[in-house]
Amino acid sequence: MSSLLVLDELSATIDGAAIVRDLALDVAERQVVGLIGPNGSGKTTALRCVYRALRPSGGAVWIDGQELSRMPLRDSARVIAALTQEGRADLDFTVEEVVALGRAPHLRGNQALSARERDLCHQAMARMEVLHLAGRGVLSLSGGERQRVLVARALVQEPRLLVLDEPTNHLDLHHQIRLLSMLREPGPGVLVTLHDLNLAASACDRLAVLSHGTLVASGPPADVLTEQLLREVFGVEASVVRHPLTGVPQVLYDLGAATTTEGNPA
Ligand SMILES: Nc1ncnc2c1ncn2[C@@H]1O[C@H](COP(=O)(O)OP(=O)(O)OP(=O)(O)O)[C@@H](O)[C@H]1O
Repeated sequence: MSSLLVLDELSATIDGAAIVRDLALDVAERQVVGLIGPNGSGKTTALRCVYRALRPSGGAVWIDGQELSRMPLRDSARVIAALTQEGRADLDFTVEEVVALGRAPHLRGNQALSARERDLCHQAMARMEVLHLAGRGVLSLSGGERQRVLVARALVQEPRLLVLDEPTNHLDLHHQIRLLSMLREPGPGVLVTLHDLNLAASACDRLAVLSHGTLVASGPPADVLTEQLLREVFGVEASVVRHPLTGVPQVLYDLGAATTTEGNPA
């Protein structure tokens, strides 16, 4: 499989502090890669380097054989769509308008959407079950409704790579599962951060684990999600079992057995 995204020894520094160190990670065409790790381990920071909100302090990001920092922003926006945790727009656009904004990197000036593009927006809203909200102002939406609108906007961008930072935030169980099962369908490559390890194991072809800014494990979920890793990296005592239908690893937690990660070496 050819690599769509390559993080080549990527490092990121914020205010002099090394937040991500020498991260090496690939996402192949149509592959779903989950970036997991405890709070503050550097997941969002790594993703910000990919969607160009942060300039790496070392290493490089390659997309489709081109070094990202050498690409015009407009070109990379045609290839990479991101659902971020950054501050949300305060302008009260309608849902329909926000979704249509996803086409911006493909349009010139004030060019109107073509019939195909309008259809694309319609389909994305239907997929994310927000069609009934099309005329509503986004500021009036619930957190989960808004999240689904932003995913629809990312989809209409028709990216080669989807970067999703905690896409299940605010979503109820139905919409979490609907979104993640959609990622399993043939489509763009996906780099996604998730806190729910069971959903991550079900949705992702590969998992990469960050701890204190460093990659500590990567591979198929069955290789990565071990009881030892959960103990050492996440500070939880848990049992890992196979899902009876799909065979993917699933984590069973024991609430009485949380340990601490504070003393773990960086
Ligand atoms: N702008 C900033 N200024 C100072 N520190 C920052 C800044 N952005 C991130 N950090 C720090 O970098 C570390 C990594 O943050 P990051 O958001 O990448 O972690 P994360 O793995 O996504 O965490 P979470 O699971 O909590 O979302 C944290 O300790 C955070 O406090």
